[in-house]
Amino acid sequence: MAKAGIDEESVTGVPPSMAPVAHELTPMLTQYVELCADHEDALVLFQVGDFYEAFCEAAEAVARICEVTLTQREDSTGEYPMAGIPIDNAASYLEPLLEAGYRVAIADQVEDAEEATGLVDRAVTQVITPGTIVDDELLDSGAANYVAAVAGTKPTDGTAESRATDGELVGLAAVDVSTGECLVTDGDRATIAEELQRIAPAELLRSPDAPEFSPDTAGVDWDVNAYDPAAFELDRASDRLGEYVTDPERRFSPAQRRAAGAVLAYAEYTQGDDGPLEYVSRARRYDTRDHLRLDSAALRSLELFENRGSVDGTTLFDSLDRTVSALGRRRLERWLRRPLVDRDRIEARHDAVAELADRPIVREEIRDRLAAAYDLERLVGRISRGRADARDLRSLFATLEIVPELRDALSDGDATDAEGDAPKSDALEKLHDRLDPLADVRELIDEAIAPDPPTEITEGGIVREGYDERLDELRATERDGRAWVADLEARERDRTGIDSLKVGHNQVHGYYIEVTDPNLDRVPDDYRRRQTLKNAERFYTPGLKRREDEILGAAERADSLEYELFTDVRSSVGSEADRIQALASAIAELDALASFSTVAVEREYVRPSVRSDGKIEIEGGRHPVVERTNSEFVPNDATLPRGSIAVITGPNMSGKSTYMRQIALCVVLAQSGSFVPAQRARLPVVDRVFTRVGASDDIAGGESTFMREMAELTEVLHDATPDSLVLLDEVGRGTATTDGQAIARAAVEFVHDELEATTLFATHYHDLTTLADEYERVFNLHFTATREDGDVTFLHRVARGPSSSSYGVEVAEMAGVPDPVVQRAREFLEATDPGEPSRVETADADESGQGEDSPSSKQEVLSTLREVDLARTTPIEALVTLQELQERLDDE
Ligand SMILES: Nc1ncnc2c1ncn2[C@@H]1O[C@H](COP(=O)(O)OP(=O)(O)OP(=O)(O)O)[C@@H](O)[C@H]1O
Repeated sequence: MAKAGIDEESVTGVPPSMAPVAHELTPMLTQYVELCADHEDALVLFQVGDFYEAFCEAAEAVARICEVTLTQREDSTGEYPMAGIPIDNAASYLEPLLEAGYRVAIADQVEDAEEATGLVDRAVTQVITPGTIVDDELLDSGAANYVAAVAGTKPTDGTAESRATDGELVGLAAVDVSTGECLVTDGDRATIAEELQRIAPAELLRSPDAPEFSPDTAGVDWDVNAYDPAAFELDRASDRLGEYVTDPERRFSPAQRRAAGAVLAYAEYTQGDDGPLEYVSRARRYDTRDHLRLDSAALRSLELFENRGSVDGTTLFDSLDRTVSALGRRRLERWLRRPLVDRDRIEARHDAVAELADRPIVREEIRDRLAAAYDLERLVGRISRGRADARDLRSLFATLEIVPELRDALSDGDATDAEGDAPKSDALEKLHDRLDPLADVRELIDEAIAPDPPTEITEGGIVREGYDERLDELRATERDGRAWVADLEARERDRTGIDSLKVGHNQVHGYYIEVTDPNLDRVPDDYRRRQTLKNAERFYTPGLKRREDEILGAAERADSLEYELFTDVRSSVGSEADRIQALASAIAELDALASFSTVAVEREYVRPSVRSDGKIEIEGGRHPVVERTNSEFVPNDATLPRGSIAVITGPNMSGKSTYMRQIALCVVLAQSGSFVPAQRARLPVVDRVFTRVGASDDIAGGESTFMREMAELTEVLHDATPDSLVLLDEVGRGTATTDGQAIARAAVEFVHDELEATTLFATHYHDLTTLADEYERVFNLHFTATREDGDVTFLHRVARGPSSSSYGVEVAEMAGVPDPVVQRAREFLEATDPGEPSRVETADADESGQGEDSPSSKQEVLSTLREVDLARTTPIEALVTLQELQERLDDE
């Protein structure tokens, strides 16, 4: 991970200039050298009082990267460069160090400097790496931050078991150390490559035998780091995983265990190696086939999370995100990255969204409450790691306080509800039950922790009065003492008759009684001199001294007792990490669902019905992002039986790409649980969405070569299934027309005959429209435009049949190509295609084209018949169906 042009060898590890004299250094520097040796690949920041210091080459790097002053530290062995960053504000300095590619080991003083005899003990309490950040200031609240590990196919330990079952599998595990989320899966190399793009880890660890994976999506970038190969050994990794889940051998494949064990070991290492991270309690094994797969080309061209520079820079995620909490935002992102393929689960989300959509008051109430929720997942992480302060506990309390309100809002579904008595969906019912108010935890925090505590946890003021008797007593002693002192001035003035006598306090001398020089003769015998000033003397009395010791003793004991009580409370709360995480998960889900329904209501989305015949049917569909910026967006229908191929032609700029993408986006949205931008939609459950965009259309992607286009096409041709949705946008156009056309035609044939995937194919190659005559499931669609007096108006409306003309010349004219050129082009056109002059096409003319290219009506009739569920059909419904079928045949 060498970066930033520094000789990294010396920035991390023992400084070369100190190594030869290590045994002669001062004890403190010796300690530094030892910690450097223990953390060879990290830049060690070493606490000295209020600063984190680095020495030698590391100091130079810190000075330059963090823009702090480079100083010198003298030692009997010489002078060493030194640079420090203030601990108070460490986060802002750590960020550039991480960006420069360093892991940073924080060596804290782990002993009270005042109590230490001799050298203060220091230990590395945390190694900060891009993938394991836990500091809120360094994290993006709306996104998960993962470190991932991949374990290769060749087992390093050569056990029979791993050889027998590993096969071609690559194991992948990812941990978000800030929240405790842990994902584990495996798959072949291509699947894992795709999965990594989706997880987008900040950091990737590779076993020595693992394939290399590099990010191939703009906006996704990870550091590839080497990590102790031994951590990937099967036995060791299994043992490690065994500390987090029961029975890892049974539940996880060897490749999964190797990846998970290694990534957990690394997570522990970065958190100071104090053993298992309690809050990482949910190592979740999943199968990549359990989700709608979107490879990086699809993620990119559908602009789900990353913008290709078009429209106004909005991604689907941005435009759809109406969550009100960080928890919800991360959940929404996860849902869109991993849409479901299980019909019941999809419908359960739709049920919940529907109900929230129907109940504006409930919905708004829920969103109002959720907006006050703190980031529970990260809070519980901090609590379990022992890094939470009293305010964090109070934030947890505040979040728990809204839970009963959320439960109330959700159970407001009775007939007495002002909004009617729509049945409560199962999904909401379940969420309601999962919203555990954690009353015990809440009470504990409320009883123990002061309402508005300071962030410092060692200086008192954090534990509530009444929580602990001993503490209350100490506090009473302290209070009484201070009251006694407060009254002392008046008493002593009385006793001595010195009106100017003052009682005060300072850090060095403690309490004193001050008498000005002219009054010194009236000072009583029991006054002891403490300090002489210019015009006055300061005294104490044995009584005052006794009180002072009492006050100080009580205060000190109270502070340390408070600290003890606080850490006890923190660990009891930490021991409920599982329940808190379960609650966090329910809150996250509720927020994401509320966001879906808010969008559904505000933008008039409909609930899609999920069907099993594989047919896509959308009426009045819109593009969820484009419609937001284009006030005259024209809705379009789509009817795509399973396995059909629509060849889409039409002029440039007529809306072909937008149309294809809006269909894919509807599918992605529906399977994520959202409603869809349409008037009516019936959608199948799709296993994968592929989108391939012809080379020169994807300039923003950077690699717009024909080779890449073909490589991506190859993937589709390998992997698409009859349940896949394939979008091909001008594939083949990156090369000569004849070649491109030939490739495009061959690809369509292959998709039709071999893959049977539902496909939309936009092309400028007019010749491809004849495919519809040759293949049963191929049909033509085109985009229309009108032309009046030579002006072209795009209608952005799709219609059946092939496009009659590409209007390329008109577009050229509109774009300002000089008249003579345009005229000449028209002459050429007429010469080459006398049979079909570029005629004016109207919307009406298009309609006549409908049907002729559609897949045979007989086929449709047969498949409809097959679909009818006789067990659930009433006689009337049967009659209606029969009538419809007859009509369809008559039409033909
Ligand atoms: N249904 C629609 N209603 C209104 N405007 C639309 C619609 N569809 C697309 N547009 C607008 O038309 C423009 C061109 O759309 P699109 O890129 O989809 O065309 P295209 O046919 O794929 O073009 P090309 O063949 O040049 O790639 C875009 O700016 C888009 O905003």
